[in-house]
Amino acid sequence: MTARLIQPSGRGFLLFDAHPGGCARIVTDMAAQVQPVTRSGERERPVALIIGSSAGYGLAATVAGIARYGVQGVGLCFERPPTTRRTATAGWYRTIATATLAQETGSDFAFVNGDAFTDATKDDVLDLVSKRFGGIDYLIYSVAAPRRTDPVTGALHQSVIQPIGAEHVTKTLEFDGDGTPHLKEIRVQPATDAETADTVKVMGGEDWARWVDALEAGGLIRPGFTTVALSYIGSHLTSAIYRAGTIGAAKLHLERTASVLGDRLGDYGGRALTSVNGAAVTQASTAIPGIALYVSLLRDALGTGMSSPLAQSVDLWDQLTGTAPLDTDEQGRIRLDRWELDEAAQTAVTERWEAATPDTIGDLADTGWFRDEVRRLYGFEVPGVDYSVPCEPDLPWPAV
Ligand SMILES: NC(=O)c1ccc[n+]([C@@H]2O[C@H](COP(=O)([O-])OP(=O)(O)OC[C@H]3O[C@@H](n4cnc5c(N)ncnc54)[C@H](O)[C@@H]3O)[C@@H](O)[C@H]2O)c1
Repeated sequence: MTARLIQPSGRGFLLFDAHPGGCARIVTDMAAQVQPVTRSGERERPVALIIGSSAGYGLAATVAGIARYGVQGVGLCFERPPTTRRTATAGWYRTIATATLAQETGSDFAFVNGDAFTDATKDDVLDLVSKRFGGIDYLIYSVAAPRRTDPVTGALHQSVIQPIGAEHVTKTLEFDGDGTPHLKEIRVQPATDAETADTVKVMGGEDWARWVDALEAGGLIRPGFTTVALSYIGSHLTSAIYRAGTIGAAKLHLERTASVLGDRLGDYGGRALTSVNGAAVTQASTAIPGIALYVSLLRDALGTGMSSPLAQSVDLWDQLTGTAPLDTDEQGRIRLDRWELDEAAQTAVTERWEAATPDTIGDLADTGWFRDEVRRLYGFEVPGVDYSVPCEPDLPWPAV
């Protein structure tokens, strides 16, 4: 491919192409917001394995770890390379920029593109960790995936985002071709037991535990090892579709897995935790019915009081490294979502949700911000990027 103009086009919240320059700029802008912490007396940079490092919370954890604590290690994600017709996925370009950031800041960071659920990827990553670092201090598990093949049975499991037990009727936000927001009502049928079980197979704690098993079997767990998997609780407005639905069942499994792993890792002086993060606009979250509306109303209510994935990830690293005390709830989960579940925030968003009609939606929800955030997931609408300049999409994956 040669340099060409790359414009946003697509269907709904899914765009066909990503802008390499915009994706790179997002990473450098994130890094520029992070204040480095120099820890005296520390001989070596901490080693982290971050699974889901190219997007959303995993990307934020990677950038925050590198920029704040000079973390080194391996990032794993699953991205599509450029083809003759299409650019690569946005995470491909963000990974190139993250690798450059690591290099510029002296962090030895390798990025692997592969399916985290397979044994072959685990073998490759662990081999890399073993040869390059000899062990791991932190494993951050931030995968959001639609399907998983169980490596033991070979069965393919598809996750669904549905309520459990009863049909759910919810308001939802859609945008037409010219970006005009429309408030609609949709009905989502309840999942079958098999669909719920499949969702738990994909998004529950099984694969996280397999990573810990593999690290343990490879002798790669360092003293004081900490692993964190990301979870979500959210508002009563979204609970039927999220926390009380199929994904919520998977999150419950993930949280139970943390306690099983935690007991085992205690032998190494290690910890397994979940971190409950706040709502954010990501590729994974925009697929959830009603979340676009909820997040747009939340933004209107809180403005920049919404804590970004980057800010939450800085908090997470501060807590994991002991720079700040762990902020956990009675179930031992790290809570980075307190700003979202704050009573005043929930009252404000509930009032807006209830008042929202097709006529009032423009006044109650920050739909312009939401639409731009979706475009930024693909590297568009990034301030400072000149989209009238041709851009080369055929960029290689960073050398490992
Ligand atoms: N977005 C939110 O509002 C929110 C809130 C709280 C918690 N979380 C949790 O954060 C985690 C990450 O979600 P996100 O919203 O950041 O998602 P995302 O879609 O932005 O990123 C998903 C990441 O997973 C990687 N990935 C997907 N399938 C993979 C596979 N098979 N192998 C390796 N990597 C794979 C992708 O490459 C990407 O890096 C999830 O556990 C999610 O539930 C999200």
